[in-house]
Amino acid sequence: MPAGEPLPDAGLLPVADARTTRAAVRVLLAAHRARAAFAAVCLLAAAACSLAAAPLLGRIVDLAADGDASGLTRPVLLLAGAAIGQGALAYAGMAAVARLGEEVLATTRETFVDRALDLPLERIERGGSGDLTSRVTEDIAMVSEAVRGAVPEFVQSALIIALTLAGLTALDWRFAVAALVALPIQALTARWYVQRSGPIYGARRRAAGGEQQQLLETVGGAATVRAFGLAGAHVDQVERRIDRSISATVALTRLHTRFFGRLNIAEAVGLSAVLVTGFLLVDDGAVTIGAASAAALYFANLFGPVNSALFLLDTLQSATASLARIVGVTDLPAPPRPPDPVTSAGADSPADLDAAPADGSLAVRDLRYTYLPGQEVLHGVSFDVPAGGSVALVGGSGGGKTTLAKLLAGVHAPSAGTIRVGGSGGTGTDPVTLRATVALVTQEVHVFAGTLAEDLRLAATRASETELWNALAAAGAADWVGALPDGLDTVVGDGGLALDPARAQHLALARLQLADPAVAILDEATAEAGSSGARQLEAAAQRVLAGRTSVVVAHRLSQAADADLILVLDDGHVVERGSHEDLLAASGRYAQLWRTWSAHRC
Ligand SMILES: Nc1ncnc2c1ncn2[C@@H]1O[C@H](COP(=O)(O)OP(=O)(O)OP(=O)(O)O)[C@@H](O)[C@H]1O
Repeated sequence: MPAGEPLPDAGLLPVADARTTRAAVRVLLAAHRARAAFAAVCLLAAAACSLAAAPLLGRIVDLAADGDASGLTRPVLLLAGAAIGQGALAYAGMAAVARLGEEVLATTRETFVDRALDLPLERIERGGSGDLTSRVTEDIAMVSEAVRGAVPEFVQSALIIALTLAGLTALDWRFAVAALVALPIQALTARWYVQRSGPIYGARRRAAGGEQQQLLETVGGAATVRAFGLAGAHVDQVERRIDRSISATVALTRLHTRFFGRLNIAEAVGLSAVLVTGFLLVDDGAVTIGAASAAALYFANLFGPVNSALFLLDTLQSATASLARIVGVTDLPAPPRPPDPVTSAGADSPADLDAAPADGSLAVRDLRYTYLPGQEVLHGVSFDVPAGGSVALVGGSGGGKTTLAKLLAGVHAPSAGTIRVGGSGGTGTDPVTLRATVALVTQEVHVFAGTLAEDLRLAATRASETELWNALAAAGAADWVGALPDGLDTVVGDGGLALDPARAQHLALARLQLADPAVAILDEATAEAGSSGARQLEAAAQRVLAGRTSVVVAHRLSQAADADLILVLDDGHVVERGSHEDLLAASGRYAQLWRTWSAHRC
């Protein structure tokens, strides 16, 4: 989907239909054709070995009936060989399926993360980030669980069932017909189970979640619970939650008991039909007693695979639903990749991609943006910045400063108008190229879990330690990082040292310095005006922005005073533009904002 084109559907992220899901699985498997073929051959051969057991036992029965003990050695040896062969082949086949599953899962996860990171922000906002999160966590976990357990077991069971039915037919087709008597009971049982198991599993998951939540609340808030004398009430609530959890588990156990009870009836009916058929056929002289015994054994061998295949149906059903939600995202078309600034130099660019920007100059023309249909929040903003120039965006709350900053950084695609970086792209630089060229530092700085060095190297993988320290010095963070006992090896982020917002901002500025973009956009309001923190951050920002084209959302007007160009935004319009001196002299909106701001800063 080309950037900027209207998105196909509103609301949640797409869910693939059954055909698309199957096609995606086929494509994934095609990449591992050899392993898939090896697994299939091993499992088929293992199933064939298991089938050899019944006729061999039948042969032993025939020899015993004839009183011929001398011929027993061969079938007994063959029986042992078949058992060993089955074990070895099943092991090799299951291991290959497991490895295949892991490889396919890894590819799926990588593609998912790739596509998720490329999704336009408005797409995620419309669906709610919860939708994306639940696909990454619950759906991937569901599919992983199925790939590791249910899928190999189901494939093996299905193969054994198919081959056993073929074996029964080979003995005498009437045995296969007799075995099929059990089929309607099994089909009805499976339908009955799948209809009921989903809601019961759901209720058990909810009950378990509620129980865990209640326990966390009671134990986590123990001091408050005790202080307010709420222990009795909390114990009651915990008991109620545990009771609900127990009831859900009992309901599930009852369902399983009834499910297997029904399958036992199917087995009894089918086995009776095979035995009666065997009796009649032996009576007619159509088959030997050994063949009839083999048929009965074949049928008995079906119990395990049939039961497990039916039992796995609901797991596979849930996994398929989860897979459709994952494929819905992985199947989204990949956005066009920005050209490599080095390799694309001098080469013809594809028609839909801009050439890599030659420098950091910005030309913005008639930029418009609409979050919600019919409610434009930027109404035709135009301005130019030469490479290395600086712009400050100023104005009251809701004026459109952050929106403009996000459009310039390629976070959102403009609803209309163009942004051109480095004079490239007659129709405007596309958001993907913008994201690769323009760096944006916002108020929500994410500190990634890991060491400080790792966090910094996200911006420049090969940066040396000296370069890291230089970047920290430019960002004004070298002092406090140097004072940490582990310095650059200090673990930060989740589970590590918690960084306050100002320090996180320092880190973001250091990353910006390391990434060394031609254009940088700052939209941060971490420190209060007049505080020493604010002054330090401003000085750091100035150092880091030196030599780059910069656009700063000036939450504190001191950030605007030195800019080459100040744009005053009000309700999505540029209502004033010029340098600090020009605008003060004009005694307009900016001058008024400056007076108010100056009076309030300490
Ligand atoms: N995700 C969104 N969905 C819908 N409307 C939005 C969204 N984000 C911003 N807006 C609206 O767009 C307009 C411009 O908001 P924006 O945040 O760009 O202004 P701002 O000048 O940066 O304000 P502030 O200084 O308070 O951050 C406002 O009317 C705001 O309500």
